[in-house]
Amino acid sequence: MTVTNAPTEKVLNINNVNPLIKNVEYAVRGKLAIRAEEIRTDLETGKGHYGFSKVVSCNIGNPQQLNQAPITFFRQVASLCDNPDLLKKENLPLVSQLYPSDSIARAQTLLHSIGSVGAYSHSQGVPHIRNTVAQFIQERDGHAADASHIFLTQGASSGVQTLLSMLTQNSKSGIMIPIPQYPLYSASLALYGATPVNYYLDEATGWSLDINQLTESVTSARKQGTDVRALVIINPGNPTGQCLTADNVRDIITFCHEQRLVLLADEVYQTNIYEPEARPFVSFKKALMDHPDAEVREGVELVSFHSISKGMIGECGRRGGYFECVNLDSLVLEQIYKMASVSLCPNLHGQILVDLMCNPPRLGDSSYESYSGEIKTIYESLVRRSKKLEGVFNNMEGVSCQSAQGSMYLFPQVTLSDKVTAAAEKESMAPDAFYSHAMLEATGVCVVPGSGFGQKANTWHFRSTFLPEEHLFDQFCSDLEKFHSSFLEKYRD
Ligand SMILES: Cc1ncc(COP(=O)(O)O)c(CN[C@@H]2CONC2=O)c1O
Repeated sequence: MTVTNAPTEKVLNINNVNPLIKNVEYAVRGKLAIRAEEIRTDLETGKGHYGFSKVVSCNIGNPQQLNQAPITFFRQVASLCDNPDLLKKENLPLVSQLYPSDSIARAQTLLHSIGSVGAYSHSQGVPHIRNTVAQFIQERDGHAADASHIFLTQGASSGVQTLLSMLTQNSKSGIMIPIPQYPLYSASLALYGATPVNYYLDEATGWSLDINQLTESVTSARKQGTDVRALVIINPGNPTGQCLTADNVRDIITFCHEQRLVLLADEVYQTNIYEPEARPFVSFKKALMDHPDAEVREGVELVSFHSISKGMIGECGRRGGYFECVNLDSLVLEQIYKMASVSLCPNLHGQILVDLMCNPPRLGDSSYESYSGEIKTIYESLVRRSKKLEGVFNNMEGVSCQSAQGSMYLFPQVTLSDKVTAAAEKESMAPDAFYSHAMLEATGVCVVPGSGFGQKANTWHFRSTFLPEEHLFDQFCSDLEKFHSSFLEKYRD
């Protein structure tokens, strides 16, 4: 006998889709971003009437969407790898007029190890590129890295999700995440059915992380029967931009040893460091290897994540990244490899960019001058824009904004009136979502409400990147100031 649903009902419908998926929320591309895309389409097709001519996507750290130029050397190598005919002997005289010698040499080296970018690679990533990453880590930290414990990934996202799923034995499995946090973590924990164990960053002290807060959080969760197994640290922070001190990093490692927690160190913004003297980036790998206690050095299980999407590179669309495992059980590493093999391999374009990120032109290479000049130009502009937007936010009535020590975002706190709260309730929105929607409709600027990252009760925030192009930045800031003033007037108690 064949069973059929009533003709009107779909076999797969919202009532029988995986309930864990329905619990997932990812505000960075949530309702506001969807509305922003609708407006963008309207503007492109001449529909609707808006007081602005374009949408400015400040909801996502996507530099090249806002016309940040790709790094020339990286694209030269990538394009040669994609079209190996250009490297044939008979073509080199012509190609050498367009491509610097070091880009040709790098493409030849990469293709020698890859074969074709159209072929599946090793599931952990091309061994040659993993050796490049190991060398990069060694040079950065002064401690060896084992290439067989490095996995190249489809952006850091897929690596993070691999580890979070590994750590989820059942719904009692608890993973400590910062509040505010980048919602890849809360979304993935919801998807796997794990328990998020929140620890709060302190806004008043520049979003600092207090070990006592970590202790309170893990103790309370364990008392409630949660099997807390790991601690997520995002350093530099997203959305908060804080960069941890060396002492803080060391103390966190000690904490993980004492509390028997796997340490997941999300370090994708490790080169987005805007106060390098006061707050230099210290990797958790370096701090672990430098830890004074051998038991800690050899015991704490650390996984560190990196990505080609951030820094001065911003090659988000190529989906490249890696994670390095330290002190993980060999049988667990086999399970991680098995899961990597299910997806066959990370894409080769992303892998090539990981190689270039970790081994860029060096002093003496023909592209070193141009490469370092491009990096410097982008870096200095990011610093200027972060400071300018921070100043604009802090000059707004009822807004306070911590500086961005790192990353690509500012996360100002905004005081909203009772009228706003009432109006937001009518729209079934959080007050900061209501404010952010009004900003989008008035200016075309799309940000992410603080409620999408988590925040202390009765505080409201929004997150904006400081990525709009510098020659448009004054207008961008002026639009925000005008919107904010008129919004406050409209909803003044
Ligand atoms: C802290 C953090 N970890 C991991 C990722 C994932 O990066 P990839 O998968 O691209 O390597 C992001 C992306 N940042 C998101 C995307 O843009 N804005 C954000 O908040 C991130 O901010």
